[in-house]
Amino acid sequence: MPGKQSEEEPLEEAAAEDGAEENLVGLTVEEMHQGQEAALALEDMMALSAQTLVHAEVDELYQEVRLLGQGRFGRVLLVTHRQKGTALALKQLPKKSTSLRGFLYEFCVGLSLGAHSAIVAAYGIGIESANSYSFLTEPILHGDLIAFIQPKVGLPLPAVQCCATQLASALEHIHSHGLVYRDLKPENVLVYDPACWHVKLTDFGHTRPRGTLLRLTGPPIPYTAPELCAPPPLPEGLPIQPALDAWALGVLVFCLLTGYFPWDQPLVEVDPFYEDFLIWQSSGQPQDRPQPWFGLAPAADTLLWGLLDPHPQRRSPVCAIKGYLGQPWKQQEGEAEQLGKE
Ligand SMILES: Nc1ncnc2c1ncn2[C@@H]1O[C@H](COP(=O)(O)OP(=O)(O)OP(=O)(O)O)[C@@H](O)[C@H]1O
Repeated sequence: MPGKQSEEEPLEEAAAEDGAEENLVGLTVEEMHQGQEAALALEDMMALSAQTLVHAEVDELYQEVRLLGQGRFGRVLLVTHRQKGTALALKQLPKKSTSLRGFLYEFCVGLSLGAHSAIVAAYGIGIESANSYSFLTEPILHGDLIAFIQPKVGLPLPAVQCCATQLASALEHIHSHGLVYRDLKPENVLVYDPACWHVKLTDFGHTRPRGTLLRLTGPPIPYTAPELCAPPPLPEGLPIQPALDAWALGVLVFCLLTGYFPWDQPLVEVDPFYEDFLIWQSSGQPQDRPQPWFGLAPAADTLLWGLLDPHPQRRSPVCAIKGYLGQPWKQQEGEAEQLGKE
């Protein structure tokens, strides 16, 4: 979705109010500067991109081939360049629901990330038409990951480990640019090949500089980290951290492994599945293992407990995935039943 600036507060206000040198509501001075530098770099890129927008109707330049996907805010078309014939994905955002600033923000975040094998490549072409804004990226023709996750089954283990590795690497890359992705879910993971060996992250409309103050504006979903569901530490909101993405990665890996969500919302006294998970995490007893977690191997338990730690400061970073590759993440046939009887 395109950037919505109105819900967000600049970080300097939080720093001034708090007055602390070392730790600004969970954010170190260094982390705060990293976020501020990312925000300034994006502002510069947006100002330059605004001057180089192509003013044309899309069909003057590109031939529409078919619809690739439809989001809440825009649609993505497979197009070919009218002169060269090159196939491209064109994301089109209607002006009635997207401001120029929101469009430039999403366009420039994609561009600022540069080349990464697990991030959809952005081409530096932005188009302003009478009723829409558009930008171009590489097309990925096997759709998004949601269609590949078999309900109650998930994905084959080698594919889960491939997807997890690539997504962790993409998120690490985004974090190294001082940004937090904030929208990890299967619909934003595009699949390059039918076996799901190669995936790419797309849709940077929710990506924000580290430390941006944010409040939850709608009901939480399974991927929403619990610190965002709690009352914010500052009136303007929570300073966002890469730990939000680590939580979402943990939930996504669980979905890929099992074909279930671990819970609907990470809210105690509202969601019994989340409550059961917390009980199991604090007791560590096999008899407390919640039903959706049957079938996972010890390596997956440890990995997911780390990524799904309710305390953001204790939560494992996304790169923790690397320490668990090549190990079994699911029990073999029969082992799962045994574990349930323990
Ligand atoms: N480069 C691409 N190649 C192929 N398909 C794509 C590409 N980019 C997006 N899509 C498809 O289009 C869908 C919508 O795209 P996108 O998520 O960018 O839109 P959105 O309006 O921002 O969505 P959301 O409702 O999640 O905010 C994706 O789920 C995907 O299926």
